[in-house]
Amino acid sequence: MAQSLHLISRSPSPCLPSPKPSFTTSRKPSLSLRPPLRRRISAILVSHNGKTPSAALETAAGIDVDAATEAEMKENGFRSTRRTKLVCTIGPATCGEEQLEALAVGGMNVARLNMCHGTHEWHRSVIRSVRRLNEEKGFAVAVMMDTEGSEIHMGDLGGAAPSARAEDGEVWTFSVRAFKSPLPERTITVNYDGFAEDVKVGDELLVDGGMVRFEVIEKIGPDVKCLCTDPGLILPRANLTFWRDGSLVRERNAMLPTISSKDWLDIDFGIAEGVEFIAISFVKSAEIIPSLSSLLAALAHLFTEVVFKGFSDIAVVAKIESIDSLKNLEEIIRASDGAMVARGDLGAQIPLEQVPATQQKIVQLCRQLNKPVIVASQLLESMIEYPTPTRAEVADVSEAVRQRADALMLSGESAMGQFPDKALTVLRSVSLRIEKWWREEKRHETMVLPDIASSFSDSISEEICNSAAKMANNLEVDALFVFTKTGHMASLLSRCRPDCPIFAFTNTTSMRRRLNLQWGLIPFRLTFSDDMETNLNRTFSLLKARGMIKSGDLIIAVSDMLQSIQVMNVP
Ligand SMILES: Nc1ncnc2c1ncn2[C@@H]1O[C@H](COP(=O)(O)OP(=O)(O)OP(=O)(O)O)[C@@H](O)[C@H]1O
Ligand SMILES: CC(=O)C(=O)O
Ligand SMILES: [K+]
Ligand SMILES: [Mg+2]
Repeated sequence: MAQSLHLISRSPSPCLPSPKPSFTTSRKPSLSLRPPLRRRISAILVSHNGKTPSAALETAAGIDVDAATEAEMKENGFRSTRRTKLVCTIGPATCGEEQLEALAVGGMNVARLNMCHGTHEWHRSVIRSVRRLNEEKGFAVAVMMDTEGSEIHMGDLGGAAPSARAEDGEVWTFSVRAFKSPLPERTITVNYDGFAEDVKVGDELLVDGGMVRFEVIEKIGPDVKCLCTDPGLILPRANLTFWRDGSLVRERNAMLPTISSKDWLDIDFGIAEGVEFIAISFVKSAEIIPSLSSLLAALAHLFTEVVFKGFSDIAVVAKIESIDSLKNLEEIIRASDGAMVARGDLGAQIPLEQVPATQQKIVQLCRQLNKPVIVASQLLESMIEYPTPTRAEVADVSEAVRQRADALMLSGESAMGQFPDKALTVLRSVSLRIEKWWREEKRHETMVLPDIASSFSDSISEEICNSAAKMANNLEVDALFVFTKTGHMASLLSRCRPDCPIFAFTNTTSMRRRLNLQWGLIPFRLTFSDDMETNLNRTFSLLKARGMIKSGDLIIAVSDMLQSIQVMNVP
């Protein structure tokens, strides 16, 4: 019944850069078709809950599948599982354990914490609640920490007021002075000392990319008097940009460090709390990323030695939101583990009409370079206040899904909106609908995926995944199975955006959660046996017992360990 194709690699050429953490052994190239063995030795599917392997083994009696995914699979049918991943920003509206659980049940794959807001204690309590829910309720929600960055922004508004309203014609003072709370009336503090020197009378000052607009009318020492020209709501710590003669003034921003001293403290905190992703705000160029990544890798190594086995590196996500990043886009994406189209600030730094094309370009480039990409900000902005989205918002969400971004993100909608669960439901149902429509109508664009491998072994993996995805579409298989230690082959399959879902079995807790950001991947944790047949059979019986697959389903299995492709019916 089963057919397998094994591509056995030779050792990588010494002059090529060493591959990513690799599974290659030195063997002669050969191509063989062999019938499957049906032995059953125990491969153990274990929980993703972050326990040590020995603790995890105790919970290995069954298969720990993400409870929310399992429910979605049963509700929508196997082939219709949602492919687009969902990220929710956690804030006052969703920081309680009950609210977090509701989001996890509703399909949140990644919880984002914005370090612009809240204290470490607050963030720690959210992270621990997410971990506890994962452990107790069987979710696999990853945590993403998002740095503040050092672009110019306002301080807190002081006092109890969560926001303030600026009216047309009012004069407000923007100041770098430190005030005692509450602030004097119509006063806003600014986070960088050179502010009063840098602005000129006549400059236009935009709060949050234009939600409120001022004109600079007078400078008095550290205070800058501004006339409100476009009234609106001012939220604490909102970003500020200033424009002169129609251009963004950026001299000072270019000198600000991408990772400020506060960000480093936050990153230390994120590492200590074991977050899966660190998103770096206002990345300008690629240089900063490798130094951060190597620090994270070194720390991961240390953790592996002293804390527990199976801790993998923290992934670095570059937020594309600064005008400078667009000049260095490809290098930045290459250097990172993923990217975010942070349309909020991006739209304050480039003309708004350029944002859609820029989004499309970033999404495409990320897919070509095999990096997960998140489309973020204002997807359902009106749902902060209303229980239903505007039609235009639904169209925007649809477009991001159609572009086949890996993930969509909620910001204020989930952090401080009135309808976080409803907003998540909209993302989920629109994603499902568009994905289905596109599959049924076979509307997928054929994107040319360039070779990205940097070693012979990686080339083999890439060829295997490209072929497996193509075979899966042509044979209309029910699922792709990938057994992957580094996650690399899972991401290569995801990159092909095949028609069927991808079951990704990996052997560490953190890698499993990390895979949860990638399009179409349904990650499981499995303690691998060296024997593929064992892994397959064990997986089949456990998934069958959970009703997630059934006898006769056609699957294609690939593996990093054997570099093989097998086509088979579930026995
Ligand atoms: N941890 C938090 N505590 C309090 N309010 C929060 C928190 N996280 C988010 N918010 C609220 O939700 C709004 C939207 O969140 P979002 O993460 O998009 O932040 P932002 O401040 O707009 O900036 P950016 O996303 O560019 O860092 C914020 O402006 C803030 O009012
Ligand atoms: C998400 C974010 O940082 C932005 O849109 O600006
Ligand atoms: K941020
Ligand atoms: Mg931003």
